[in-house]
Amino acid sequence: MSTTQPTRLAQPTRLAPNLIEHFYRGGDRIASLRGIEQQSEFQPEEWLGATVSRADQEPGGAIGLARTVDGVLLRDLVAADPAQWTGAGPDHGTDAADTGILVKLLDARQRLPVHVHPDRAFAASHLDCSYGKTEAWFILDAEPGSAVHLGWSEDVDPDELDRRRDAQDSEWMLSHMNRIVVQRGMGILVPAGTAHAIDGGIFLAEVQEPTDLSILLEWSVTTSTRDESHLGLGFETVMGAVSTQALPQSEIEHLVVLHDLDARTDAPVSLLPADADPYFQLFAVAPGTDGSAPVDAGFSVALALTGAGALVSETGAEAVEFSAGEVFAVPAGFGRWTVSGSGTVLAAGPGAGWPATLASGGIR
Ligand SMILES: O=P(O)(O)OC[C@H]1O[C@](O)(CO)[C@@H](O)[C@@H]1O
Repeated sequence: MSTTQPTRLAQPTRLAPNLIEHFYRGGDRIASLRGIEQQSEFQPEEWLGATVSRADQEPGGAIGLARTVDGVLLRDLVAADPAQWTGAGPDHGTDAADTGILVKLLDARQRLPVHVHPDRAFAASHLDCSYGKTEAWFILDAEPGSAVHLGWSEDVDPDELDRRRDAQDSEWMLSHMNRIVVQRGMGILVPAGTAHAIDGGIFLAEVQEPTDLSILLEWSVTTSTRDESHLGLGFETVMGAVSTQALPQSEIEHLVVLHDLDARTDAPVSLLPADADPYFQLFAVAPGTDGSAPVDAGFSVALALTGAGALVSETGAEAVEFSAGEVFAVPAGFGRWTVSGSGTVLAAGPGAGWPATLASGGIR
C-alpha cells in the first residue's frame, strides 16, 4: 500500500481582524461588517492582507501586518513561498513577501486631513523605496452630501501653500480643492502627488501601492504633529513631492467611475478607472443565475461584502465557504476562481503586469 500523501492544493486563507489605531476617529462600520467589537473610537482602519506594516513604529514592528485566523503572519507565509502566493519569480524584488498591493477598510467619522503621497521617483530617490503611494477608493457607504477633496481647483503658488500649511489654514486649503460628492459604488483614483482629503461619514475600501508614506499638510485636525508630517525629510524637501498644479475637471473625469454594487453580473466587474490598472485592480464578483466568469489567477485579497457562498477554484482545490464580512488572502496557486452562491465578493490584486512592471519602470 502506498504511503504517499496527496499534495494539498493551494487554498484561500481566512484572515483575522486587523484594526489599526490611527490619528482620526471612526471604525464602527468596519466593526459591524466584520462582526467584531471596536476597542477605541480611534480605530478607523483595518488593513486587509497586509504584508507591509505601519510606518509610525519601531523598525520591524508588526502593527499593520495581517494574520491568519490561526495567528500566523501572512507576511511569513508569502515570504516562505512567493511563487505559490504571488506567482512571482525569486528575483522580483528585494522583499519576498511583497504582494504588490495594500488593501484597507477606512471608516471616517471625522474628516481626514489634507495630505499627499509621493510617487515612485520621489520614493526611490529620497526614501529608498520602489513604490510610491498612488491609491484608489471604492465607496461602500456615504452620508448624504459627504465628499472627497481631490487636487487643487486652480494652480496654487508654492510659497503661499508653504505659508498656509505653516499657519494650518484648513479653510484656505479646502477652498482651493476640487470637492466631489460621493455615493456608494463610486471608484476614485488618487494619483501620487495629488492633495486629498476625505469627509467624515464616508466608509470605503482602499487599494493602494504597498507603502505607508504620507505627507500631512494639515496635521492640526489629527492627533499627529508637524514633526510627524514630513516623512522625516523636512518640509523643504518633501514639498517636492506635492503637486501645486490644478487638477482640471477634464482629468477628474478620468479618475472617477460609478458601479451598481447591487448588480449581479456574468463576469468580474472592474470597480476602478482604467488608469488604475498599472498600480492595482479591484473587481466585484457577484454572479447571476448562470454563474460568473473567473477572476484571473494571482494574489488577491477577497472581502465578502454581502451574502454567503464559496470561493471555487478551477484547479480542483477544495472550495472555501464564506459569509458576509469575512476576508481571505487568495494565493496565485488557487488558479482562476469564481464565487458560487448569493454573495458579493470584492477582489483586489496587484497591477497588470506586476511584478515585471516594478523593474521596467514607466509608472509614476
Ligand atoms: O497615510 P496616513 O498618514 O496613514 O493617512 C491616513 C490615511 O489616508 C489615506 O492615505 C487615504 O487618503 C490612507 O491610506 C491612510 O491610511
